[in-house]
Amino acid sequence: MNERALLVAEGISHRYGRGKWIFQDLSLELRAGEILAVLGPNARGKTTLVKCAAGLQRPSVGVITRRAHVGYVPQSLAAPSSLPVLDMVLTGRTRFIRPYRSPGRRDRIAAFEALQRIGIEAIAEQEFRALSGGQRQLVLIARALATECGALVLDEPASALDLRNQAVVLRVLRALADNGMAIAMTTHHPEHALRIADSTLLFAGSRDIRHGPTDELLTDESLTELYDLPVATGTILVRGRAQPVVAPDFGMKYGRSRCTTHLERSNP
Ligand SMILES: Nc1ncnc2c1ncn2[C@@H]1O[C@H](COP(=O)(O)OP(=O)(O)OP(=O)(O)O)[C@@H](O)[C@H]1O
Repeated sequence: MNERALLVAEGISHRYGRGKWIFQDLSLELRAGEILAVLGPNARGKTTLVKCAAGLQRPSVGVITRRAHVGYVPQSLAAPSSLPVLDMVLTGRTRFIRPYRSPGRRDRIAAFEALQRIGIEAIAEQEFRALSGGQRQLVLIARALATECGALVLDEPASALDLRNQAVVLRVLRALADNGMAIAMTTHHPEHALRIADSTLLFAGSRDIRHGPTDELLTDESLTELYDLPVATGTILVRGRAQPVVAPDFGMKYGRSRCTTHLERSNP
């Protein structure tokens, strides 16, 4: 076991009840400073895996060792709370608050700083359940940050976010990892994985789960096979800065002929 490994899965398999195996015999280490992206088609087991990693679900077989407090960001909440946003984020401080005590000044500061980090302190007083889906997603990320976790597990953290907030969240996650946090996130955006993830776990099938450096694993061939759809990857210059692009062929003609941008193939 690597000494920087904060989350270690050894030979884990899972199935619900006596149903089919979702994944089998998976071993993985997530190290301090590393971002792991978990990619795959719908219903392959990504959420199940991150719930196991966060300790919310016990794998049917195998062991997960956590060497740090693990923060968890769900896709959404089934029963959204009527609490104000700041109080919602304060629930992330529970592990620092003694039984029957109220959150203290330090907890309030930590919760407010978590909101600031995500850039949503302006909605601190609003009722959580009255927020939009994207705003709720940002609050759930802030709540996880308020836990002062050493490892963070996020389930599709950018699925409801506009482009600007996707950038905010990706930048925050990369900065947290650069400061030593271990991060795992599921995503349906391969380009998000290419931007920030050091390594990727591809759920091709229950017995075919591939793990490797993101830029080696996410190729035209592997994504085309994974999604059963032609996919091309490349880089594009936006204001002189190279950005990864992942272009699926949706099988429809693109009506307007606007292809004026030079696309540099990253996988020639
Ligand atoms: N509580 C449960 N009981 C029984 N089956 C479940 C349960 N939760 C998930 N499943 C099944 O496990 C499989 C994997 O589900 P999971 O949510 O982990 O997939 P996913 O890859 O995260 O999907 P998506 O990309 O659509 O979010 C699916 O077939 C799902 O129906």
